[in-house]
Amino acid sequence: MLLSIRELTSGYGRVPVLRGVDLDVAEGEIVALLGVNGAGKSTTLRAVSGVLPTWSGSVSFDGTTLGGRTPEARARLGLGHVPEGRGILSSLTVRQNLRLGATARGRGARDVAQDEERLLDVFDALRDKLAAPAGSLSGGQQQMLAVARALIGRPRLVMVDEMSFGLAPILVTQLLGLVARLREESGTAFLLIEQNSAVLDIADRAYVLAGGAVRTSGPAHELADSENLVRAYLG
Ligand SMILES: Nc1ncnc2c1ncn2[C@@H]1O[C@H](COP(=O)(O)OP(=O)(O)OP(=O)(O)O)[C@@H](O)[C@H]1O
Repeated sequence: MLLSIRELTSGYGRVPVLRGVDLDVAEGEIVALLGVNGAGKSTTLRAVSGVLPTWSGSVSFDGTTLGGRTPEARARLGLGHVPEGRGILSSLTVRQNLRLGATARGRGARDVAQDEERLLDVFDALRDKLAAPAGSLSGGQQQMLAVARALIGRPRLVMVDEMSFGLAPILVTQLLGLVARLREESGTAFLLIEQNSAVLDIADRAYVLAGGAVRTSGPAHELADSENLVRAYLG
């Protein structure tokens, strides 16, 4: 298993949020993590990326236990994270933003140029905008930039926090298509946090989180067919 989360508890200060989360992502798999506002989805990603500490339980990545490692060390192991709000620096250019992803992973200039070319083939809306300030991009383009940046350095797993947030349905469909294509072409695994059930169209499996624990999980198409579930746990 690429990512294994077992009985994970974590929270903010002394306030517990995660109350024993169990979740797996296999090599090359697209996994959706669903749940309403406040369910603990972002907190799960923060605990996996190392922004929040593991209180108890374990997180392992490709057999390596992550507890106690810094976010930078986790990124070097091949774990990418697109945080809530995208983390785009609006006064820097699109290219500078892309290259920030490389610095985090200690990639050489030549590898970075290759990665960049490969990603611009997929996110071709960004190609003409490389010299433009990232703040001038549309919401959909900024989201593409955030995802592309996390993919520089060829991480094995990228976790994306609410990729569809604030985007028109047609853009959501387009972005999900690009993620599916990236997985196809490069074998990158994705853990996608969503409140939007459209993610089930491209996910292999899905988990539903509520109150800081997994309530149900299964093949994405089975969850998509369960109308009650979608109504109860999604916006
Ligand atoms: N920085 C923080 N400090 C303190 N409490 C927080 C912080 N961030 C989130 N929480 C609390 O943790 C709980 C879970 O929040 P989390 O952001 O993980 O939920 P979520 O499922 O990602 O939903 P959302 O879509 O609102 O981000 C909520 O009760 C929230 O108030």
